[in-house]
Order: sequence, then C-alpha cells, then structure tokens
Amino acid sequence: MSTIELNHLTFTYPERSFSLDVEDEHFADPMVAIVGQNGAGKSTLFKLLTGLLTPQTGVIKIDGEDFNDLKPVEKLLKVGITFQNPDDQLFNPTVQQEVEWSVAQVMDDHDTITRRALEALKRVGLDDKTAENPYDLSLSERKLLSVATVLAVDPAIYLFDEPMMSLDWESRRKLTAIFHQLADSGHQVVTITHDMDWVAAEFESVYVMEHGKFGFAGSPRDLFSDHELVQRVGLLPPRIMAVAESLGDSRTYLSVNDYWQKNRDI
Ligand SMILES: Nc1ncnc2c1ncn2[C@@H]1O[C@H](COP(=O)(O)OP(=O)(O)OP(=O)(O)O)[C@@H](O)[C@H]1O
Repeated sequence: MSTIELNHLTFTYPERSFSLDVEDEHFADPMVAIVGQNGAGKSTLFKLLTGLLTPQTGVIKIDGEDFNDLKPVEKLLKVGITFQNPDDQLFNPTVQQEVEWSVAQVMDDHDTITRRALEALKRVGLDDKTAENPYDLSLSERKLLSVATVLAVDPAIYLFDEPMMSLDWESRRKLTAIFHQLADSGHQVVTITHDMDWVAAEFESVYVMEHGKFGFAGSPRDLFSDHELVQRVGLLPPRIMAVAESLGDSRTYLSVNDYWQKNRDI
C-alpha cells in the first residue's frame, strides 16, 4: 500500500486569504478520513496532493518520491480524485465516453480503454446507462460516475472530497463497499467528509484540520472521546452518542453495534 508524507508544506492563495501549513504528517493507513470545519483547508490539501496547486515550500512524497518530480501520467497513476461536486469533472456527451476519456489520459489501447470503462461502470452500477448524457443522471448517479472515472484509471491512491454528500442510501452502501474493496486490494483511500457517523463506523484513521494545520491524528474512538476538541472544531459526534447521552451515558460509542456490544450484558 502507498504512503503519503507531507514535510514542511506551506501554501498561501495569492489573495493571502488563507494559508496551509503542515509541519510533518504521514498517511499510512488503508482508509484515512480528513475532517474539520468549513474552510479548514481540506480541499486545498487535496489540490496540493493532485498537483492542481503547487506548494510554496515543502515536499509531498508518495511512496518516498517527490510527487512534483513525477511525469503527468505517473501522477495520474499515483493519485486520482473525485471532487465534491461531480459537475466539476463531467463534460463528455455520454456516460461511457466520460469514463473512457479518463482512461485515455493514461493509456492508448482502445480495447483496454473500453473494457476498463465498462468494468468501472458495472462496479458502480451504471452499466445500463452507458449511452446516457451524464447530465440526465441523478446527482447520486453523477457522483458514482465521477467515482467510475477514477476506478477505471485505478490509481494507487484514491482521494474523495465529500463522497457521501447528496448520495441516496443505496449509493452510500455501494460506495462504502467499494472503499473497503479498494483498501483490501492494497489501495489507499483518503476522504474528506463531514459525516461523522460514517467516519466512526468505517474508518480506523482520522485526521482533523484546523485553520490550515493538522490538530489531531488518531482513531475515531480517541477523537470522539476528546469532547473539548470535538466541540472546538465543530464536529457533530456520532448520533448514537447523542442518544446515549440522553439516557445519561456519556461514554464514547462509534455505532449502534458498538453500543449494543457494550450494553448487552447490563
Ligand atoms: N481559489 C481560491 N482563492 C482564494 N482563496 C481560496 C480559494 N479556494 C479556497 N480558498 C479559501 O481557502 C480556505 C480553505 O478552503 P478549502 O476549500 O480548502 O476548505 P475546506 O476545509 O475544504 O472547506 P469545506 O469543508 O467547506 O469544503 C477558505 O477560506 C476558502 O475561502
């Protein structure tokens, strides 16, 4: 599995409205969640990790190599991103062409491009919509299509910016299963999310960003046990904790199952 190292990374927008400043951070787990308030710098970090923005100082190393030294195709094979808003990355006339376009950025063989596109569309459940215009799909389907464009390229590291936002229940279930399949097959999945129930239930590694810096790295249980931090950075703890709290129990619970395990003998 890949590792991402950030060393003395700084970036400031030209307007000087916001600065990101990461001393030393290391993502080495298969599934990593990055959380934090609006404007904390999460999407800016993703733009740096994909080369859409260039840091003013510091280095991003992926598997020990300076990311900025890689050729464009090597970058695409190392890191793929799905944006918060799928409409920012969909522009082809059909669903199939959309995915094929992505694969064509990293290879030339037409048959392989088509095969990979169809496999990725099947994986997200859009294989019956290949001829449709992406803008005729629902928002959930457009989000899954943007995921398919990355699955078809199959980079080592998948970055997802708010993947669960606006997804219907079935699509959430499907995407969560894909996350685990990716992690189990040696990929790294790094996701920005505001969905703390999902973080608590599915992730082992969570990083908190505050004002352009990392303020916490650890397990969801450690994060949600730190009530002062959770309140300071405006995170909503898992809903099961609010339910337990209303019953006079202020312990940390990550899911209904977790609550059940800890309370079934009482
Ligand atoms: N292109 C830009 N030019 C100038 N400032 C920007 C630009 N993009 C983002 N910012 C500012 O940088 C700060 C960090 O934005 P960023 O989108 O990285 O935060 P975020 O943590 O991803 O927020 P959210 O959770 O709302 O997506 C914000 O104050 C934002 O207004």
